[in-house]
Amino acid sequence: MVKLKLFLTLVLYSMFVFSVNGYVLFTDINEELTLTEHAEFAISNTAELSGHENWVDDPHSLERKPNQYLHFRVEVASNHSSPTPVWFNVTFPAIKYLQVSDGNRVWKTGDALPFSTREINLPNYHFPSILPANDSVTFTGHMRGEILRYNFSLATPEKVINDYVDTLQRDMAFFGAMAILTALSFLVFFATRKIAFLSFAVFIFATTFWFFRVFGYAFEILWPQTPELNDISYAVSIYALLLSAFGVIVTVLKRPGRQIYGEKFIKWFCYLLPLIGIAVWQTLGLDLALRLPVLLFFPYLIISVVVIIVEHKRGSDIAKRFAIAMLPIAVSSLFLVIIALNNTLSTWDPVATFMAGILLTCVFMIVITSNYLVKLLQKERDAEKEVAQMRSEQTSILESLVKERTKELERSNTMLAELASKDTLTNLPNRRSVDLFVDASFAEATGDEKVIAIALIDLDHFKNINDTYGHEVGDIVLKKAANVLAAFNSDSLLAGRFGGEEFAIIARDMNDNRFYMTLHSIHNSINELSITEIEDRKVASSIGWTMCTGPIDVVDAFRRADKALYTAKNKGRNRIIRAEES
Ligand SMILES: Nc1nc2c(ncn2[C@@H]2O[C@H](COP(=O)(O)OP(=O)(O)OP(=O)(O)O)[C@@H](O)[C@H]2O)c(=O)[nH]1
Repeated sequence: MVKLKLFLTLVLYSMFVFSVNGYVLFTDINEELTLTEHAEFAISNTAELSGHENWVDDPHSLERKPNQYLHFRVEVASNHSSPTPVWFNVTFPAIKYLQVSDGNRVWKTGDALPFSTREINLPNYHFPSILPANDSVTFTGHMRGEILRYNFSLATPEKVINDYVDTLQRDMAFFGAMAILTALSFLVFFATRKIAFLSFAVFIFATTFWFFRVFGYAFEILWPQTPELNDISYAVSIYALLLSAFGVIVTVLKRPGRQIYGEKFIKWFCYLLPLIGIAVWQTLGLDLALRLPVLLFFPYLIISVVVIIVEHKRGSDIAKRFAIAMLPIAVSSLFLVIIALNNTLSTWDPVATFMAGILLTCVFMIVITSNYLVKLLQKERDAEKEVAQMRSEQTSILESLVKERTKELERSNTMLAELASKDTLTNLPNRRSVDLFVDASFAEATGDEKVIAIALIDLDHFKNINDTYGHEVGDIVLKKAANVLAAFNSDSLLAGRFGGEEFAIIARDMNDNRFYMTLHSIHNSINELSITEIEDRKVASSIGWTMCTGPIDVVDAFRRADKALYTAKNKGRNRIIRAEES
């Protein structure tokens, strides 16, 4: 009895296990039911099943050639009391030919079919079906050609659409951030004319379009009969992504007059990559051409790291900051590659990881760009200040130079005026000054006081001094006599050298008496001169003088004074004679 009970329990248990493994129960209409791991797979050479296929749980264990068909089947049961509309979803597909059936309908689609001929066509395929009340539906189908990735799931249309809205919001935020960063980079490029910002703008633009494949879907809608345009646009954006990434590295790290490490290699690589891509496309096929830049992404990261490290060692300031900014995108790319190569990290959503990396890089880039802009503005302000300071310095230097030059000019003018008005030997006013003083005296005189006194003084026997002691000693005697006369010079009296050893004395505002007294004191002073060079020999002088009554009398007055002087000489020299008395 116990054995029978045990046997029945085992039978029931194995029936339960069988029933659980045979189908998947759809219980929660608010959840998306993943089906990939519940599906069974088989390979055949035809689209139709022969019935002898070997069905397995793991499709990777099957060795399929591209021209063979990969069949799948999965049974979904419902425990709901009413029929439930559902979508059988093949998400994130990269399948050339795909056929799905729910037993009632058959849909044909896939990347290789022209856009307009696809019965189901969305970025992710959704096949509408109905789960009958308390019954099951078996979804079957096959794939053919190049199959890159797929995931089977089941959910109500409401659930899928709600998820799409969430994704769209997330994508729009991402797209907005990228658009802002692209615009910012363009603006900074226009403001600074630094090519690094243009490269960065192109890089962001290429990344965004590669990520969203906007061109691809646009081409599919506009030219549905040429599905290869989708792939070509994808190729252009992914090649542009890699090339612009190199562009960013070269231009950001570039310093004036210096080549960055590996610049030649990078440039050649950038020239050749599109050509290699086209060659691979034409010879080995588009699939390989599309994979080429993806395969090169890893070497690109290594090359970038090497270039950044070397440039940092060479003293580039920007290299370190650039490395920090690019770190999230590098790390997330690395995760993307690891996830793609090894499915064990299934908890990581590759797309979200990569997006997070790009967004973080964008944030870093915005911080670095803003920091750069602030520094640039500060630099400009400092430069402006410096220029203003230099200008004011230059102006003050110029002003002081002008002042100095003006002073020099004034000095030389005064010197010239002095030279023109003074006798170089005796430093007394010269004959020209004597004439000017006479003219000025009459011009300034008012009323009846148009009278000036004129006297001519001549040193006695001066020739003798010259002959006895030499011309130089004669000069000394002349200077000493001139010094005597200079002491009498004032606003109203001018004693100047008239020529040779003859001097003239002009006085205004002075009556005869006072003038005579002045001449007398001059005469005495000359007489009293004691000059060692002539062994203290007495220097005598003869003076003839007169009063000049007006401008028209000037010539005559000088003649009179000269005549009086002559008389003085004749009368034995060393005396003062008034013209009127001679
Ligand atoms: N050392 C010197 N001698 C001068 C200068 N100008 C004129 N003489 C000299 O002055 C002398 C004037 O001589 P004279 O005109 O013959 O008259 P004097 O010897 O003074 O005799 P009297 O006037 O008749 O008393 C000349 O020998 C001139 O060469 C001068 O600037 N320096």
